[in-house]
Amino acid sequence: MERPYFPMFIDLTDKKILVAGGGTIALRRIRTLLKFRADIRVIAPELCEELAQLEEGGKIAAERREYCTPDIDGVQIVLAATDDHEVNRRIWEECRAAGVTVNVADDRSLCDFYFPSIVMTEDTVIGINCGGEDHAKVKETRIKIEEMFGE
Ligand SMILES: C[C@@]1(CC(=O)O)c2cc3[nH]c(cc4nc(cc5[nH]c(cc(n2)[C@H]1CCC(=O)O)[C@@](C)(CC(=O)O)[C@@H]5CCC(=O)O)C(CC(=O)O)=C4CCC(=O)O)c(CCC(=O)O)c3CC(=O)O
Ligand SMILES: NC(=O)C1=CN([C@@H]2O[C@H](COP(=O)(O)OP(=O)(O)OC[C@H]3O[C@@H](n4cnc5c(N)ncnc54)[C@H](O)[C@@H]3O)[C@@H](O)[C@H]2O)C=CC1
Repeated sequence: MERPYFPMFIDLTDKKILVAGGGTIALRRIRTLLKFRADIRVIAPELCEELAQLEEGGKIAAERREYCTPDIDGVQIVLAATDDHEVNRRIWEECRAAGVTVNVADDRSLCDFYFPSIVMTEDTVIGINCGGEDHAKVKETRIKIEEMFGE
C-alpha cells in the first residue's frame, strides 16, 4: 500500500452528515451509517426507492433538489456521491475551504477519509480498507471475515 489511511473509530451520534446524491452508492453508505446512529440529511433531485422509504420511516431527512453551497453549513461530514463528477469536485472544494471532512465517491484523490467496508458483530466492529487501491479486494476480505464469524 502506497499511502495507508489510519482507521479511526469515531462517535457518529453527535455528528451531522450530509449526503449529496440519492442513488445506489448513497444508499449503500447510508445503510452502513445508520448502524452507527448517524444524523443523515440527503440532498438529491431524485431519491431511489429505498432511500424514499428510509425518509418516510423517519430514519433520514431528505430534500429533492440539487446540492447548493449552504448545504454544508453546520455539517461535520460530507459524502459527495452524485453521478456528476463536476458537482462532486465542487463539493470537495467547498468542504476543503470550509474545513469540513469530505469523501468523494468517484475520486479517491479527493477523500479526507475512505468509506470502509464493515463487519459488525454484537461486540466487535471491523473496518476494512486497501488504501484506496483495490475495491474488489476490500469486498473479498469482508466476505472472508464474515465467513470467519459465521455471518
Ligand atoms: C477509495 C474509495 C473511496 C471512497 O469512496 O471512500 C473508493 C473509490 C472508488 N470505488 C470505485 C468503484 C467501486 N467500488 C466498489 C465497492 C466499494 N468501494 C468501497 C470503498 C471505496 N471505494 C474507498 C476505499 C476502497 C479501497 O481501499 O480500495 C467500499 C469498501 C465501501 C462502500 O462503497 O460502501 C465498497 C465495497 C463494500 C463491500 O462490498 O463490502 C465497487 C464494487 C461494488 O460496487 O460492488 C466498485 C465498482 C467496481 C470497481 O471499479 O472495482 C471507484 C470507481 C467509480 C467510477 O468508476 O466512477 C472509485 C473511485 C476511485 O477509485 O478513484
Ligand atoms: N466509491 C465507490 O464505491 C463507488 C463509486 N461510484 C461512483 O459513485 C457515484 C454515484 O454512483 P451511483 O450511486 O451508482 O449513481 P446513481 O445514478 O444511482 O445516483 C446518482 C444520484 O446523484 C443525484 N444527483 C445528480 N446531480 C446532483 C446534484 N447536482 N446534486 C445532488 N444530487 C445530484 C441523482 O439525483 C441521483 O440520486 C458515481 O460518480 C460513480 O462513479 C460507483 C461505484 C462504486
